[in-house]
Amino acid sequence: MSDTPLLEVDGLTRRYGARIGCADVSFRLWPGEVLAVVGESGSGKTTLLNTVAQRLAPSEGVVRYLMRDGTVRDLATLGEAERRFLARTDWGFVHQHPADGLRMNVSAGGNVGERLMAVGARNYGEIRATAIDWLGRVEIAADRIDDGPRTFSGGMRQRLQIARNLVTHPRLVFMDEPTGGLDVSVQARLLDLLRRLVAETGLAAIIVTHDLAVARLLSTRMMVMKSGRVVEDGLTDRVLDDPQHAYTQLLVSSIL
Ligand SMILES: Nc1ncnc2c1ncn2[C@@H]1O[C@H](COP(=O)(O)OP(=O)(O)OP(=O)(O)O)[C@@H](O)[C@H]1O
Repeated sequence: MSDTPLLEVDGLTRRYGARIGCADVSFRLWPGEVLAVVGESGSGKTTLLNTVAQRLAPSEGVVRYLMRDGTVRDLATLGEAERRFLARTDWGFVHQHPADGLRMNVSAGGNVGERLMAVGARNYGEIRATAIDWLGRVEIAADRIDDGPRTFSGGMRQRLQIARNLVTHPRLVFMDEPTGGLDVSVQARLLDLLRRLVAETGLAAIIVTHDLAVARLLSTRMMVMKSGRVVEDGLTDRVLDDPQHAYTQLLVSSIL
């Protein structure tokens, strides 16, 4: 294991006017680690995710990232082009609603191939072959490659969004309620798939979820948020089996 964290977050705060989105959040994420961020609606999970992922500007605090070249950069110092390049090559972002992360008027193969082209792939045959391979990995039949996401079910769209994000082998993927809004049986299959892909690719991930079962299944470590603040963090099994904070105890007991 590397002795440098992939991501270092210190004192991260995001306000919306006078309202707190998230406040004074600090954590380390190591290469290959999956961190779940849990908490009830409005606790600041999405705000934290978007602020770490540079989709929202922080009000205070620092996010440092271990770049592929081995340097550690304060992300606030990246230029816009550098930030976009990082988000396209080294990061993925899986939205709760696939329509927010897919190009709905482009074929399934195009959705995956476009990402490869963004990182420099030019050979049409190779791009198509890689797209077919990734569609297979997310259990979408090769004969759907020319169909658009509009003709897909919700679960298929989400799997396509995952393929689009993972095809370029990012080192870090942000996921906002990746199984939210899906039927329970579809959720279970998607969770299984995500768990397998995370294990196979060794990527690090931050997963926002209000569902403790999702955290249990996918994450090694978790942070519990309440009113924008982290009230407890630790290894997922420890937090869920032996919650220390009264709020975590309430969350855990409410699902038993
Ligand atoms: N664009 C915004 N403008 C103003 N306030 C916002 C905005 N987005 C979020 N907030 C506020 O920030 C706080 C945290 O919201 P956030 O969406 O991050 O929570 P969450 O835990 O992700 O909730 P949910 O699970 O419902 O998505 C809430 O008080 C919310 O009202």
